[in-house]
Amino acid sequence: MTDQAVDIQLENVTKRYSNTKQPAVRDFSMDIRAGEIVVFVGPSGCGKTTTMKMINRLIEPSSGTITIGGQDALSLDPDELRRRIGYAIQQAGLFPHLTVGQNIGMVPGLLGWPKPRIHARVEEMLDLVGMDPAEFRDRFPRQLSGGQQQRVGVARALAADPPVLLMDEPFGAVDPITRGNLQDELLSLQSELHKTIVFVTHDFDEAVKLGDRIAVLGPQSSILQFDTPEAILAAPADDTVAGFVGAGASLKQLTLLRVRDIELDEAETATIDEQPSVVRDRLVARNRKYALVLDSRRRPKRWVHLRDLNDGPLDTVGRPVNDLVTKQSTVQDALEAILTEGGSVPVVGTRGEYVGAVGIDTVMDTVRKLREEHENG
Ligand SMILES: Nc1ncnc2c1ncn2[C@@H]1O[C@H](COP(=O)(O)OP(=O)(O)OP(=O)(O)O)[C@@H](O)[C@H]1O
Repeated sequence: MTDQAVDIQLENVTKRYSNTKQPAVRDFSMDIRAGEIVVFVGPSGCGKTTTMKMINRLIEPSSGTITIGGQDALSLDPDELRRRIGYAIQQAGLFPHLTVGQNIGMVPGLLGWPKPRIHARVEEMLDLVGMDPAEFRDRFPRQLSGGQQQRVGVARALAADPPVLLMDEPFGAVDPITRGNLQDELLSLQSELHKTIVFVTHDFDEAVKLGDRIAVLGPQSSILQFDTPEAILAAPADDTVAGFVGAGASLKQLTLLRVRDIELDEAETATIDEQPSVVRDRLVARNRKYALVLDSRRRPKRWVHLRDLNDGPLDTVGRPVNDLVTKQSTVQDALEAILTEGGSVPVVGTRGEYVGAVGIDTVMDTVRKLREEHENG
């Protein structure tokens, strides 16, 4: 195994715990590609954790083979194997009697890195997860918030730069907003690091957000469907998967569509130094009610309604634009902006310049099309 991303193959892997009738995992086979995030999702007790822990041999398979980067994982020394696989779990699993720095430096220490290198790595990892090393390095886990503990957990898992990262509900114990932030951070880390990541959750929305591919698991870790989030949302393999995907699958698809994928509306625009009466005449002539006021660099500043156009110059009337989206934003982001801003949200280019707008009707049309495709597909 090198520190480049590696692929993982599980072949006919079965785990039978002693004194149980049925195996917890039965004949599980899966190919995980180098550099992808695969999310295992499924109901409690279906065998997600058992399956994952067999990859780093925290649990020994009863039968089957596991290959990591072409090497037979079951013939490696388990301790050696585990040092090459980052592991992050719910509640972070930090050692309470060790400082943040000692927790993060633990695996590099076991690997025999010299002290200055470990020290530098701890700083680098804290930076990477957005925590100030000077402030946090010498604290104990109990002196951190839940979200900070999870960040340290991720930093620790990444410290020895392992090619593989196993994450078992790593964000399960934090509030929804922190959880969303941690998910965003993981995705931006991954865009730089390209690890092979296996992520366990029972939250389908989390799976959709994070997974390059999602494995929906049933009893004894049976694979009900293994595909991209788009494919699973669009066409659940059976009723069980459909139940898990849940109501609102077409709404969830909005998180997978980008603003660039839909047709933009043309807002009626005005420039900030125009005469209000000129703008009013134009709106009346074109039978429109709103104008989007742009500054001299064509950046959206205000929405003005026809009836505001008697009250003074354009930079004082109407209401300010508070929320903008770009072509890279998801349609879900656009919908949220519309719901807080009302009506429609301006779309801007890289320099903040106006390029179009997304209105509620366009979003509703998109949802309707997705639902029709879903029902006919
Ligand atoms: N050490 C053990 N001995 C016996 N049975 C076990 C052991 N660990 C887990 N099991 C059983 O194996 C099955 C799968 O457990 P596992 O923890 O892998 O499920 P899971 O999908 O990760 O569940 P959860 O989402 O609740 O964490 C369960 O029925 C569980 O009771």
